[in-house]
Amino acid sequence: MTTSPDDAPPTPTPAEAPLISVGVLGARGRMGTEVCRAVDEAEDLELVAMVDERDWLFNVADAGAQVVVDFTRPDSVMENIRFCIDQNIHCVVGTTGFDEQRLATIAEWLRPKPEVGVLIAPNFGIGAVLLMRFAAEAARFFPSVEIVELHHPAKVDAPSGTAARTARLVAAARRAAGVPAAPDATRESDSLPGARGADVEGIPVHAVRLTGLVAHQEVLMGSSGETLTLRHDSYDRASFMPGVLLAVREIGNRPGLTVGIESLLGL
Ligand SMILES: NC(=O)C1=CN([C@@H]2O[C@H](COP(=O)(O)OP(=O)(O)OC[C@H]3O[C@@H](n4cnc5c(N)ncnc54)[C@H](OP(=O)(O)O)[C@@H]3O)[C@@H](O)[C@H]2O)C=CC1
Ligand SMILES: O=C(O)C1=N[C@H](C(=O)O)C[C@H](O)C1
Repeated sequence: MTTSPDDAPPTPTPAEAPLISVGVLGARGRMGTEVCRAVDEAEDLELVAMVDERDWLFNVADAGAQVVVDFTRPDSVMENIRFCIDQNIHCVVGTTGFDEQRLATIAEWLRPKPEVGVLIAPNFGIGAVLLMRFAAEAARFFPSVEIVELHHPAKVDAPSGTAARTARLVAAARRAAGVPAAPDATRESDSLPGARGADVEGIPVHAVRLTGLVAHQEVLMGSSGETLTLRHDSYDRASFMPGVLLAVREIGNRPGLTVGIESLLGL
C-alpha cells in the first residue's frame, strides 16, 4: 500500500511535542528558585516537583519527573544522584564538590543503568565555560598562572567548583606542553598559612567572599614584561539558566556521565 503525503501523520510542532517533566532539588535555594522559574516559563518543560531539604525525595519519582535538576549542597548531592539513578531519572547537577573519586563512583552507579544520563557542571554560565576554555588554551604560553574567584559570602565551599575545574584544566594543558612549575620564591617560614591560596595541581587558587558579589573569576597569567587577565562576571543567577535549560533538554539523549556543558555547546 502506498501512502500519499495527505495520509502521513502530521509532524508534531514544538508546541505539540511531549513536555519534559522536571523535578528540582534544592528548590527553595538561591539557584533552585531561579531554576523553578525558568522551567515554569519554558513551553517545552513541565515543573512537576519542587523538593527542598526537609521534603520527601520520593516526590520527584511519584510526580513522574524524567529529569531532576540538583542545586543543593556538596554534602547532599551524592545521595540525590544515587536516588535518581536507582529510579531511572536523568540528572542535571549544578551542585559543587566533585573530585575524581566522586565522578568514578557515579560512573560505577551508572554501569547497570546504561539508559540513564547524569550531567555534572560546575558552571552553567556560557561565559564561564568559555573562560575555562580560553584559560586552558593560553596557560602554556605563560610561566605564571594564578586564579582568583570572588563570590557572595553565603557560599559554603571554597574554592569554587569553577575555580577548581579551571585550575585542573590549566594544569593539564601546562603538563601536556611541558611547562615547568611557576616561579615562586615564597618561603613557608616567612609566610602566614594560606597567604598563597589553595594549591590545585600546582595552580594557586584564591577565594574572596564579599557582600554585593554573585559569582566572578579571574585567571591571571604572567610572562616577562606582560600579563594577560581573563575575567568572567555573573551579576545575576539568570546567567546560569540558558545552560541549565540546554542540559535539561539534552540529557535524555546523553546516557552515561557527562562533565561540563562544553560538549552540548559544540566546544
Ligand atoms: N553549576 C552552576 O552553574 C552553579 C552552581 N552553584 C552551586 O549550587 C549549589 C547551591 O547553591 P545555592 O543555590 O547558592 O545554595 P542555597 O543554599 O541557596 O540552596 C541550596 C538549597 O538546597 C537545600 N538542600 C540541602 N540539602 C538538600 C537535600 N538533601 N535535598 C533537597 N534540598 C536540599 C537547602 O535547604 P536548607 O537551606 O534548608 O539547607 C537550600 O534550600 C552550590 O553547590 C553552588 O556552588 C551555584 C550557582 C551556579
Ligand atoms: O555558589 C555559587 O554561587 C556558585 N557556585 C559555582 C561554583 O562553585 O563554581 C558556580 C558559580 O561560581 C556560582
